[in-house]
Formats: sequence, structure tokens, C-alpha cells
Amino acid sequence: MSTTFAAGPVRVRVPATSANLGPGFDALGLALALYDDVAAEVTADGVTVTVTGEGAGDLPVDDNHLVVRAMRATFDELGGQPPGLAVECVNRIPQARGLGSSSAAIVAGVLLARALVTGGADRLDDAAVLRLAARIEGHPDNVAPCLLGGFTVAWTEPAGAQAVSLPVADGVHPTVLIPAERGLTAVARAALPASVPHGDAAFTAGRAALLVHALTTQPALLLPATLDRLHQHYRAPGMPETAALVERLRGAAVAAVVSGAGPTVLALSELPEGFDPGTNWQVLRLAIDVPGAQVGQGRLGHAERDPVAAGRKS
Ligand SMILES: Nc1ncnc2c1ncn2[C@@H]1O[C@H](COP(=O)(O)OP(=O)(O)OP(=O)(O)O)[C@@H](O)[C@H]1O
Ligand SMILES: N[C@@H](CCO)C(=O)O
Repeated sequence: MSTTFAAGPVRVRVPATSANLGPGFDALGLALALYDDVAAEVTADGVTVTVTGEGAGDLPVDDNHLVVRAMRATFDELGGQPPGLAVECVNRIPQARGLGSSSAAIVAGVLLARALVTGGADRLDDAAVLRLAARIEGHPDNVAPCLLGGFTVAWTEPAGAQAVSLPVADGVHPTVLIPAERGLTAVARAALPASVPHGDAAFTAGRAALLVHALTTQPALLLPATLDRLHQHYRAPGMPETAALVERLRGAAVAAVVSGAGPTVLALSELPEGFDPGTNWQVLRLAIDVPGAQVGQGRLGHAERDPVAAGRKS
């Protein structure tokens, strides 16, 4: 099938996400109201990428940029590459911190490429977008909430990733505590053992099931529901400050976990009044993003180009 491209530019707003949420390793995730905005258009030739905000000056500005790589993979799915591409990124999601920056970039690229192909949504439906984005990322627990918004449960069938988004109960109050240090997901995954004791798997399965109930119905159970024995303690030696902060918060009855592969800490219940994590940590109270990724027509406007984080509560 031949591929024709839309004339006008398209844009997308993609939320940060926190994966695992303690016991839901590679399955559970939460979309947070902190966003990257990305626009793209087809050009006569070449590739240009501009980056403002997080990653400016560090990220590649050619075909190696993750948004462009995800766009290329999507154009391949849809039957052909455009002659040239121009991409503009305004990034607010901290990168390599456990807040789903790579998934946000991948979801942005897949959705932009689909929107740039005439009839793209008919040829690559939303379920196929999730499967493709999860395949590029390698696991579905960030791309699912990034696409669907809210609290998601994702799983993988032989044909690929699937997910549902569930309503979150009042009384769930996410705060992220972001350290200055970065941590790559690939490094954190390499710290995990190939197998775990059956008792730890059983313990964690029970807590993950309880966490679905706590997040959707009974937030009072968040503290016991966020206990995990599959990943956090294996990764703790690689992020001792993160592990210590999680312990400190949990000792104060806050449902705190490592966000994604770390080193950010996610608290799902309110921090104690006046809690001071120390100067290394940026503390952001964030609303839960409900709609997930939003696609629009046109280039980024004044509001989308504002580098100040959208959606922060404080
Ligand atoms: N907006 C972006 N544009 C281009 N590349 C990005 C962007 N965000 C992240 N990346 C790439 O992804 C890498 C970080 O991905 P990684 O999976 O390690 O962390 P994360 O997605 O921030 O955290 P986690 O997966 O634990 O939530 C960056 O170092 C960069 O190479
Ligand atoms: N489930 C993933 C999330 C980070 O991408 C992990 O913990 O490695």
C-alpha cells in the first residue's frame, strides 16, 4: 500500500509516568501531570530536531533522537518513510530519573508519525499503537499510562502489549522526589536476578492485587499495598540515597516506592507537614493525568513552548 503524508504539522502532549508502583513490576503505572510537547512535520529532505528544556544540548538532533527513531519505526509499519522531517521538542519530564521520559518520547513519535500519514489511524489503531510503543520500549508499564492516562494495568500476550486504565480513588496524592543524579533503566534492569524465591513472588503477587484495590477504592491500604520483593531491594545498592529516602518515608507511614527504575521516589500519600528530604531532592506534587497523550494539529504555540512545568500543584 502506498503512503501519502499530511501537509500540515501535527503536535502531541505526552505525560510523565511512574511505573511499578512497588509490587507491579512491568505491569502497573500511573500518568502524572507533567508534560513534554512535541511537534513534527514532513519536509522536502533531511532531518532537523530542536530541543528546548530537559535534554537540550545533550540529546542527539538527528535520526538517533528517540522521537525520530519511534517515528521511523511507525512509518515502516505504515508502509513508507517521508522525504524529510522536522521535529520540535519542548521537554519538561526529567530524563533517566524513573519518570517515563523514554516512553513519553516513544509515544510522541508513534502518535506523530501516525498523524502525519494519510489514513494512519485506520491502518494503526490505538491498540496497535500500544503494541508498537511497548515493543520499542521493551516493556509496557510506562507506555500504557502515557497513552491511556490514569492508573493502568498492562500485560503482554503473544501478539503484544495490552492495557486497561482504571479510575483512581480520591485520596491518592502523588508526590515525586527527584534527585540530581540520573539512572538508566537498562542499568537498573541488569541488577535484577534471573529468578526469585517462590515466596517472594507469592508475596508480591498478593500486594500487587491489593494495590489495585487500594488505588481504585481504598487508599488507606496504600502502605501495605506498595510492598515489593521483586526489584527494589536488588536495585538498592545502586541507588542508596533513594532506598534510604523510601525507608524514611515509609517509616513515617507514607506509601513511598522507587518510581520506575529510579532513582526518583514516588509517594502516593501525603508527606508529613514540613518533611525535608534534603537539598539533593526536587519535590513536586503532581496531579494524576487523566486523558493520556493528546494529539493536535499545527505547530507548538506559545503555551506549549513555555518551558515551565505544566500541571504542577506546587
Ligand atoms: N524526550 C526525549 N527525547 C529523546 N530522547 C529521550 C527523551 N527522554 C528520554 N530519552 C532517552 O531515553 C533515556 C532515558 O531512558 P530510561 O528508560 O533510562 O529512563 P526513563 O524513561 O527516564 O525512566 P524510567 O523508564 O525508569 O521511567 C535518555 O538518556 C535518552 O537517551
Ligand atoms: N518496569 C520498568 C520500569 C522502568 O522503565 C523497570 O522497573 O525496569
